[in-house]
Amino acid sequence: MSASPALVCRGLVKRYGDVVAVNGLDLEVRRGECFGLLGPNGAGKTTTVEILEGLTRPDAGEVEVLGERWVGDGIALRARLGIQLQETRFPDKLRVGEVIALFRSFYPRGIEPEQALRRVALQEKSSAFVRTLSGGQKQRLSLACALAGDPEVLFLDEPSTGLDPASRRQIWAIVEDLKARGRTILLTTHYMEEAARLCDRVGIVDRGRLLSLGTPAALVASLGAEHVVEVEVDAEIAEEELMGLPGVEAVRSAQGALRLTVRDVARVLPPLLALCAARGAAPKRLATHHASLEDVFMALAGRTLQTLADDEAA
Ligand SMILES: Nc1ncnc2c1ncn2[C@@H]1O[C@H](COP(=O)(O)OP(=O)(O)OP(=O)(O)O)[C@@H](O)[C@H]1O
Repeated sequence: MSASPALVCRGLVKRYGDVVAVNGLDLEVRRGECFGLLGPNGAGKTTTVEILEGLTRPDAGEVEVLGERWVGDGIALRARLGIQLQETRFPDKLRVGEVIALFRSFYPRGIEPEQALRRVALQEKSSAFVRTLSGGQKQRLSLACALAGDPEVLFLDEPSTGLDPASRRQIWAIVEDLKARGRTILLTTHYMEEAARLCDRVGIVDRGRLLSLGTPAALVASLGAEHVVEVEVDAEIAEEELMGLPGVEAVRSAQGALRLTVRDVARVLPPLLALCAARGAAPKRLATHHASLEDVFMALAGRTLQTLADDEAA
């Protein structure tokens, strides 16, 4: 195995008019790891991935893929990559088996079309017309197409966005199978649960910048405490008072709720409720959860990924 990382980018910048889509990004993806670029809509994930794939030219910065740079037509390098774009349109009048055979024909080597379909559990759909597939099945077909050339590096751009929970889990199982086969995977997502489950390391991006990088566990541990208490109250409580409660590591207010990062929920709740009562602030809602990548993003960016995704969907 070569010593060079699978993917490297340094000082990457890409502008679209006044929009700085990627703003000085440095990344290194090791061979055999599943690396997640996690960030909200518009963070610059797709632009970064398209630059790494050799589909978009950066305005500044350097890129290396499997130790090589994008020069000339890049055909030899491209043959070693598998790319699943955020959205793939297939000709409706082709059958599933024909689509996969077509994609396989683009590569000098690869796996048998039936094998690619088996990997994504679509072998029984081989003679079905593409138009009859569900959204999840189409997504799995696009994954099968990315696998046709038996790639060393796979780029999966939001592979499960817009899918129902069952289809999402099917995609996760396929990615886990690819990980077990030692493939390098660069995955973009705005689902922190997906990143936490699939990725060995995660880079959190926002507004074209890398906010943090590490294993999901290390990023969560960087919060300094394992639990989050969210409380919605109808009166002001000073941050210093909340920070003075036992085991409180951080306090933030977001969307009308106070979020306390705490070491021990049982220890903090009684004095928290007593403080609310003393300030005449009856809790309208109180919830606790284990700290997650969502909380890491919140701590770094001051807003939640889920809110941003919901805003986008509205
Ligand atoms: N071809 C383009 N022309 C103009 N602006 C673009 C273009 N592509 C991307 N952008 C802008 O660059 C920014 C980053 O977009 P990008 O698609 O890379 O983000 P993203 O993190 O992948 O978001 P999403 O999750 O919505 O795909 C956005 O503000 C977007 O509007």
